Amino acid sequence: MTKRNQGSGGEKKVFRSGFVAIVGRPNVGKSTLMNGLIGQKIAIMSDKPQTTRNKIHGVYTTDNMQIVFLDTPGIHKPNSKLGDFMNKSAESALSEVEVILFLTDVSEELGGGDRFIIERLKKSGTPVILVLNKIDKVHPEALLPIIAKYRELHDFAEIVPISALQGNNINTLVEQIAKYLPEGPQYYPADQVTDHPEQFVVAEMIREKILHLTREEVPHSIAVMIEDMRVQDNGVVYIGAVIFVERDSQKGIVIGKQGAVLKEVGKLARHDIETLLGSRTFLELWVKVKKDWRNQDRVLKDLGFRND
Ligand SMILES: Nc1nc2c(ncn2[C@@H]2O[C@H](COP(=O)(O)OP(=O)(O)OP(=O)(O)O)[C@@H](O)[C@H]2O)c(=O)[nH]1
Repeated sequence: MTKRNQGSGGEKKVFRSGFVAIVGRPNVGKSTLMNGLIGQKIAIMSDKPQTTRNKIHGVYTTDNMQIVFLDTPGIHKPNSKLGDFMNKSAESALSEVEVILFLTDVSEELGGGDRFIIERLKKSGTPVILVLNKIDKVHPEALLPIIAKYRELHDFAEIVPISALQGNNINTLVEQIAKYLPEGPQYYPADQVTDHPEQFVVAEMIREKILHLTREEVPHSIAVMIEDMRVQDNGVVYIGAVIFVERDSQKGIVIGKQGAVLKEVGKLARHDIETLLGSRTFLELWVKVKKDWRNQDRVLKDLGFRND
């Protein structure tokens, strides 16, 4: 539990967070929904070529929740060896997110593409919210028979009709997603712009494991800096990260007896990171003492904090 979760009266306010996969055929309106939800505030969608299979599509943050939307592109293309591999990786991601948004276009017939995706979603065992988009294009009475058709194919956790373009019913969708989010940390700063959204989340995942495993023996002021993150020739994502603490005693706690704590941090964090990235990961961690790192401008900048 972080300090920001503490209400002014001392009562504990619950902060919820989690990962939500967005799936759907091309053109159903995934990007339009992201823009409507997140707008220009957090332009985290990088134009750089994708280095990992699961891309962060957008991050939605309010005072009491953060939703990290993942794009899982592998799910749509079954016809090659690479496709198979991508599918496996998408499937493992789908089974570990809190909830899946399955977006469809109500002005299009339910087709083979949708059925294919629904079969994959079933295998994941994860709750699926059916999002019927583009309701502005059909008569309201047409919705009920469409819903009935989808219901025959899967027992959806929720069904939410929206118009991503006109912004109709988007709040209801967020409320429905929130029902499935566990209590969790704010992975990503609320109002920052970056080309490296994954690095923020990876750093926060590592930090979260340290706080959890050391049971509050180290202060929340510890920081994690991702020094290197790249895809190696063998397809494994290499991540080198430094954990900054303020005192030698804290260094001892984070490393643990014969490195046991740090090893466990690495193991647990790697599991989450592999789900996030959809790739096998090699994680290397160092612990460094940096007195007063919070007061040093340059370090702050390296850690991704900005004053502007
Ligand atoms: N009428 C209407 N059009 C919509 C709505 N949502 C999206 N569109 C339009 O549908 C088209 C495709 O939308 P995108 O958001 O690019 O779809 P996408 O799913 O991200 O597409 P891919 O990137 O190809 O997967 C665009 O022309 C949008 O303006 C909606 O609610 N109503």
